[in-house]
This record gives sequence, C-alpha cells and structure tokens, in this order.
Amino acid sequence: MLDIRNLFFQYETKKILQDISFKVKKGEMVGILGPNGSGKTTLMKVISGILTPQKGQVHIKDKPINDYKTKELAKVVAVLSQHVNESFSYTVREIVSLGRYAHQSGLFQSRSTRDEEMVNQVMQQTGVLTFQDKSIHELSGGEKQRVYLAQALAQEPEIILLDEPTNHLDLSFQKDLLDNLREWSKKRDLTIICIFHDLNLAGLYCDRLLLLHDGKVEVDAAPSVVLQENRVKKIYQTDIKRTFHPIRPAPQMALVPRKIERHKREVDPSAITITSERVEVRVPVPLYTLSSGVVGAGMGWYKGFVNRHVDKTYRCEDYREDMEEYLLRNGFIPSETVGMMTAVYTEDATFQFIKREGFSVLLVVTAGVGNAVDAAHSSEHSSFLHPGTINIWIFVNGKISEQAFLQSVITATEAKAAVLRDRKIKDQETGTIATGTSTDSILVAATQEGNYLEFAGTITSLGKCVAEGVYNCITEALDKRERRLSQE
Ligand SMILES: Nc1ncnc2c1ncn2[C@@H]1O[C@H](COP(=O)(O)OP(=O)(O)OP(=O)(O)O)[C@@H](O)[C@H]1O
Repeated sequence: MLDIRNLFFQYETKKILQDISFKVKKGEMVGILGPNGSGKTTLMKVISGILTPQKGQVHIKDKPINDYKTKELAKVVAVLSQHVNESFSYTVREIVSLGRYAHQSGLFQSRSTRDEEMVNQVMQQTGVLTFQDKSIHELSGGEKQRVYLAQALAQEPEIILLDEPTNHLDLSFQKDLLDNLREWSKKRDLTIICIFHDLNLAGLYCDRLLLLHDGKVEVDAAPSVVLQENRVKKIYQTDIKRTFHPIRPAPQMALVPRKIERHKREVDPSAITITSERVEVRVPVPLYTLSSGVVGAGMGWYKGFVNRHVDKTYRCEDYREDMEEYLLRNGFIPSETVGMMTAVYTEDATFQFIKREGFSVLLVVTAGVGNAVDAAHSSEHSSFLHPGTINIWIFVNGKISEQAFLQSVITATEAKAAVLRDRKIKDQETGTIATGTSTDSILVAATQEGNYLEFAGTITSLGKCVAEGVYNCITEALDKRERRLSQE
C-alpha cells in the first residue's frame, strides 16, 4: 500500500530524515515513535506530500506520490495533523463536510446524498453529531480533535496518517478512538500510520512500530521487539521498566520516577502484631509482593498483611467481600493489604528474623495440619475447601528478581513438605505422608531496596534463609499446636 524508499530530507542545511525506507501493507496499523525532534512529523509530512524529499521516493499503491493529482491523492490519503488552522469560524458539520471535497465534482462541487450520508455516519462514529451546529471555536481540545478525525474519515481514505491523535483526549476517548481505528484497519482494511508519544498505547494497538532516532530508523518490528527496556532507556534517555499488559499480550513501559522518599524500608519483628483474631504486619512503605491471599493475590505493592482467624465452620458466599469489610473495620485499606484466612489459632503464630551479610529475611507462619494432603494422591480427594491451614509469609529486606520471588515460593514449599515428612504427618484419606494442606497460602514481599538477590533456590544465600526459616517456623508452630491439643 505504501512504499517509502531511501528518503532524505533536510530543512535548509539541517538534515532531518536520513535514508528512511519501510513498507506498510494494506490494513496494517503502524505506529511511529521517537523522541522529540527525531523527525516523526517531518516524515509524516513527506508521506502525505506536504514536503518533498531531497532524495528518495514515496510510492502509494505502486504509484509515485508526485504522479497523483491533489484530489486523487485526497481520495486515498487523509491526514489528521497536530496543528490545524482555525482562522474561520466554521461549524462542526461544515468542517466535517470539507472532508468530502475530493469526492465532489462539477463546477459547483454539489453535494450528493452519499456525501450527506457519509458526513452523518462519521460524525456518529466520532461522537460529534450532538454538537454539529456549534462553531469549532466553542469546542474543547478533545472535541476539536474528534471533529478533525471525522473530517479525515469523511474522505473515505484508504490510508490515514495521524499525528498524535490522542493528544487532548481523555481516557475514554483515547480508548474509543484507538479501538475504532484498529477495528477500521482490521474490518475495512484501512491502513493507519500514527505518531505516538505514549509507548504503551502504541504497544497495545499497533501491529508494528517504527522507532526513529536522529532522523534514522532505529528499529522497525513488532511491538514486543521494538519496546525493549534497554533500547527505550537509551533512545529516550530515561529510566523505564518493561512490564506486560495484564489483559492483552502487549509490552508496556513503566516510567521509574526519581526516588525522593526518606522512609526506612526495613521489616523486622517489631512490625508484627499477634492476637487471637489475626496476625498482622504493617509497614510504612509498600512492599513488592507476590501472594495467594484472599485479597491482594498476584503481584502488587502492599503495606498491610493480615492473616485472619476464622472459625472451622466459616462459610461465606462472597468471602472476598467479607474479607474487605473485615479489613476496613480493622483500619486497613483493602487495596493496600494482602488478606489471608486460617482456622488455626493465630496466637500460635511463629516468626524468625534471619540476618545475613547485606540482607535479612523475616518469616511469619501459622500452621495446622488437620487438613493435610499428599499432593501425589490429591486426585483421590473431594474438592471441598477448608480455610487455609499453613500460611507462610516471607519478608525480604533486599531487592529481589521476579525469578527469586518464584524460587522463594518453591523453596518455601519444599521446606514445608520436609517438615510434614519429618514429622510423619499423614494425609487422612490416603494414609500417605502429606506434603501440605489443601488451602495453604503464601506471600513473598520485598522492600526492593539494598542488595540485589537474583536467585532464591534452596542453596542460594536467600534460599537458605527461606528454607531454614520456613522449616523452623512451621516446626515450632506445629509444636505449639500439639501442646495446645494435648491440653484441650
Ligand atoms: N519548518 C522547519 N524548519 C526548520 N526546521 C524544522 C522545521 N520543522 C521542524 N524542524 C526541525 O526538524 C527536526 C524534526 O522535527 P519534527 O517535527 O519532525 O520532529 P518530531 O519527531 O515530530 O518531534 P516532536 O516529538 O517534538 O513532535 C526538529 O529538530 C525541528 O526543530
């Protein structure tokens, strides 16, 4: 559809575009990225024929752009630029109707029914129909943006070029616009080339990204290839962290602000409160946490950690909502808290603080084994769930990798299974040695400050602390439980 070959462009003596080549297929949505001044707008102007390159060619539908007459080009390419001249006080409908210019013929450029239909349709699609009789000067920045988009669509182009179209748009209009553009590209084969400053929107919506740097193509590939952490850091000269969109398979770049906070981030036993109602840990600054809690499950930043005692007969339709209400009643903010449940006596909780060169680990455990299961034979069990019985908390004063988060879980689970093996705790249904209980929970939380700990396998320095601490804490908790049972 579009073939750009070896473009060179300069404003007087200033070289802007240097040897730019790329192709865009029909129906593709391509994002153009690059830091300020990298040449994005200049490239768009060359593609749309506003600027003529000193060298190189732009072919549209296999024909050099110079061979197109103005009207003919307008039927193929529409441009939505950043800065639009608004010297005339046209109404919205008039502005959108101007988009039909290329389709009108004859001396008086008379409008056909098709023109009217098209204008109404695009005004409907872009949500500007309701203010069609207002003057453009009376509109907000976002409303104007949608009017000019409607004008571009009214051209019924095959290619649309957009220069930062989400500028001025609020969140829902950004999403609507990009959803619509992508739908038009997929369902109507509209070819879209769009400049983005927001790398996340570009990564989420585009089929392909072209990253410009100093007037050259740094990389032209799929979003997951282009949006590499080190590349973006280097080209944009800023600190970012690559992550992933939680719902769609798209890379996302998170800005990392400069740190100015002065709070001490260390979790030690003074943060723990143990009562018959719950075990809680409160910290002043959120910790990066991986958990299987009733609330706060998955990865997130949390500053409250609650292991709530519930009765063995606890049944609740919506236990998540119940837990959130419980947290609120007790002064926790649910969105900042990981909440777990257990039927064991929380006052029998155990903890251990292990200090090592450059980092430390606080472990907190509640354990009961009335519900013990041998994972090797779990298929023989019914799937009835009892409240959690071995809950393990691992707080790391250090900076740990995502790998170390997961390895901590593995190491802790192995240490737990080892306790049950050494104490010969059996699965009541199968008579074999249990490996855990059916509803165990775990959390690993790290301050993400200080020494970097990449691994937490059983024989790494962090893994050894986790293994030792979990083994000791569960053992002590089960001793307490046995003493309590023997006294009852
Ligand atoms: N009319 C002009 N005359 C001379 N230099 C210009 C002109 N327009 C742009 N430039 C220069 O060309 C370079 C590229 O500008 P361009 O607008 O293409 O960059 P961009 O990547 O779109 O930037 P931004 O992200 O800031 O919109 C810049 O250094 C700019 O100052």
